Amino acid sequence: MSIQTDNFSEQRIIAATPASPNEEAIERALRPKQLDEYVGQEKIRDQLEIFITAARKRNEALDHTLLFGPPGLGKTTLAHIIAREMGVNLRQTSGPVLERAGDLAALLTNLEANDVLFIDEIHRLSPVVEEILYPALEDYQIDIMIGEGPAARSVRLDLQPFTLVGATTRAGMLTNPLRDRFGIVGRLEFYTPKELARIVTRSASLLNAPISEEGALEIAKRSRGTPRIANRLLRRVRDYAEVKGNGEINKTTADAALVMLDVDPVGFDLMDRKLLEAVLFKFNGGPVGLDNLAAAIGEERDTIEDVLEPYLIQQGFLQRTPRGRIATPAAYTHFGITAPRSGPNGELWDAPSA
Ligand SMILES: Nc1ncnc2c1ncn2[C@@H]1O[C@H](COP(=O)(O)OP(=O)(O)OP(=O)(O)O)[C@@H](O)[C@H]1O
Ligand SMILES: [Mg+2]
Repeated sequence: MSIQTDNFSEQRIIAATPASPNEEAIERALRPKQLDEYVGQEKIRDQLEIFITAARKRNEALDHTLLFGPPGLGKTTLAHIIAREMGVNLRQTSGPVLERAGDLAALLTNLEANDVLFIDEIHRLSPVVEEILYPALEDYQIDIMIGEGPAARSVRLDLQPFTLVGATTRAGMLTNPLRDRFGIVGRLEFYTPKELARIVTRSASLLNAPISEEGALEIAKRSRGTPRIANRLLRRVRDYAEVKGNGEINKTTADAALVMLDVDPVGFDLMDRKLLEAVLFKFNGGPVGLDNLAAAIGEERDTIEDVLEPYLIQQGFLQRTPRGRIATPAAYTHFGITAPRSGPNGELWDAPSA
């Protein structure tokens, strides 16, 4: 069995994207269905609780909602919860799938009052489709072309009031007019180990896997702040505990399984280490531009920006500067080497935090 291969997006044990259709099915089963089961993300959860209650009272559609943040933090989950709490249907599509204006028009005209239309990867909508969306969002109307050539004419159709829930890993790539049309904007944050431990414990009970508190925390600490990774590691650790132990997941089995999977104590896997090592050793701590870094580690720019970097930056191992990426003293410490006393731009570093 090969766990780590070069095809990192498919095989990486702590990849933040679902590895296979099979994994997607498991995810669906583990997905919390109500707001009060949704762990963490207090800020957006509190907002939604109020706005959903108010909208329901007035029997109106919830304001259009944009959810953004790194993969695997719970955007799709939250979109489903919104529809459920509103007591309406959810129709789901994604930016790249909506190729023609007619695709979107068909979806919109089929919505019932107050339904949720969930568009994943909304930053990848084509401009023609986006044009149709504006009046739909604003006035619940769309203009569609009927006929062809000189006989073609534009017809205005009324829609039922609805809520667009857009999800993206890249809020920066949304056009301004689109972003301005969302009344509720929620940024999802990485989860704390404590929050992830709650998620792991809940998932373990759904999977009928006995787990101790320390076992859950050990998995949580090494999941890059990401519920999807936590649930995946849980399943691997469960396998390990069943084969090598008596099935119970505790700190010892969790630790041994994670060592076998090459996930280190802070949750970095081979790809994280490869990236940090490249910055430290190939580029002397940086600054290094995204393209050079991508070439050095053989990864796509997008993968580095969306999947690898956000956690390394949030944890203070990497910094994004106008001149490129630089490694922080914590990164040097992680690899057991002494950090230079000043940063790459001659600035004095604060005392290493890790
Ligand atoms: N707040 C949460 N509480 C409990 N479980 C969660 C939470 N958020 C996410 N999960 C779990 O993590 C898994 C991944 O979440 P989800 O698919 O919603 O992520 P996403 O942000 O949509 O990712 P992507 O950007 O790849 O589409 C879900 O199957 C769910 O079980
Ligand atoms: Mg999703």
